[in-house]
Amino acid sequence: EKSFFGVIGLGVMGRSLSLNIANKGFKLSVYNRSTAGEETMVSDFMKNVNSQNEVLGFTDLTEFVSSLERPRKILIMIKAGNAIDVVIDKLLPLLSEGDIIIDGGNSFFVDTNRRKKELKNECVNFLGCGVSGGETGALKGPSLMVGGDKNAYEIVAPVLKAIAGKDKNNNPCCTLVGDEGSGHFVKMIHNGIEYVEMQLLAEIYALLKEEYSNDEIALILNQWNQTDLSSYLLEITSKIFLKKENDAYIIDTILDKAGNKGTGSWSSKIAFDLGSVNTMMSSAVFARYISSFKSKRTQLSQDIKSENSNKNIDLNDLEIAYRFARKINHHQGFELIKNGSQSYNWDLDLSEIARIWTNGCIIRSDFMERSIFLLKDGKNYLDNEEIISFLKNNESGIINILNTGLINRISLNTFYTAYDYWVAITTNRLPANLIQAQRDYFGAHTYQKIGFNENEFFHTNWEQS
Ligand SMILES: O=C(O)[C@H](O)[C@@H](O)[C@H](O)[C@H](O)COP(=O)(O)O
Repeated sequence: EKSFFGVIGLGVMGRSLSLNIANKGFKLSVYNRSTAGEETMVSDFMKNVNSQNEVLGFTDLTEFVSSLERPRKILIMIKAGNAIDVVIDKLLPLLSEGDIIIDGGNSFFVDTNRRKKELKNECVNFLGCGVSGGETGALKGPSLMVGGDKNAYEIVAPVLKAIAGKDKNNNPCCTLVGDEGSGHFVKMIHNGIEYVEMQLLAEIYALLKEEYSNDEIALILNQWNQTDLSSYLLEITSKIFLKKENDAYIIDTILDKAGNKGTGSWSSKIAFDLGSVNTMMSSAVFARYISSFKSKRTQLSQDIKSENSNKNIDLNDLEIAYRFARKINHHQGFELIKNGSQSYNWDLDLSEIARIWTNGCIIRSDFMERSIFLLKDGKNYLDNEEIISFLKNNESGIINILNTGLINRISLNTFYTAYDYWVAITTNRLPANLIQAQRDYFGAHTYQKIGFNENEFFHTNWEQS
């Protein structure tokens, strides 16, 4: 009897997803090339397969493909980029009309759009599936954001829904978000929101670290995690501060240079293209870039008076500032999804996206649960009275924290962009009229006038007396 499903790539995520699929009782074939350094990937994997499960392992692609029942359903779990096209080119001659390829990596959605078109010409379906949850999530129940053709999705949905995490009503955190690369688009923005959530916690750590011990910071974050602030990232962060190795706190041994694999910067680039304001994501990406200049920072930090240890952090204000900034982060993130949906004609359902992000994924949180309701009917957070009054009534909390940062020379860029966005979006008369005057002065770019029709544009000869 042939296998129902196939997985190509037994790296961290491919292995975990394959075990998850096999544990759900699907007959599975797995493939990994046997090139240098990967010779034992398949045999090592097969050793971890539960003997009850029906799993076949292959290092020969032709044998792997012929082990699959038709239509063949193949999930590719390899590093995003050109390697995907290489594997697709190798697979195509072995496939038949109606077969389905799913890309489960963090691919750039524009590439997914292209691949779907190219494979359509070959009568092969291509789905782009954003997978979130890391190694453990992939094994126990990830969040799956699928983009592509509905019929093809329906054929693979039984496996994807079975392995996905479950929301509080026990429904799979898996859905067809829209067509083309919409699944990878939504995953990209998931990661953008993730970057900001992580950076906010990093800035909180920067504020607390001199005044509080790692144990005390863990306690503070754990207390917050018992409130409406509770989230997966808050939970793991509080645990990180307690982790020791030979009596040393591991966090104190880690070099302060943050890496990135691109999804955050993609989110920012796309936001610029779409005219969507995602200042917080950009600031989180740039914070990682600045952190990478370690030697320059060390050199320039010489002779600069380091921050005083007694900052008198008001923990209540800090908790409020965190709550405030998280709301703006989610608002900017979902606005970007909304703008992408309109520009690419994907008709994305923000509330359904929030639902599949309530479990399995890295940004799962209590606030995401509430967001299912807050984002219903295409609404966004700043359409909600409760959210608006919270932000209005809690400006002083984040202002005090920003002041503490300024006085103590602590970079709180992401908190600052949250507050600045709120101030700008709640300011009736911004100084943009001067920008229009300057543009018209040096480039005759014209401007609109107060009280005149919006499609009437004026020009002034500014040099003329
Ligand atoms: O949702 C997830 O499971 C994670 O986001 C996952 O996709 C991965 O860990 C990120 O790609 C890390 O991204 P950076 O390396 O850019 O931090």
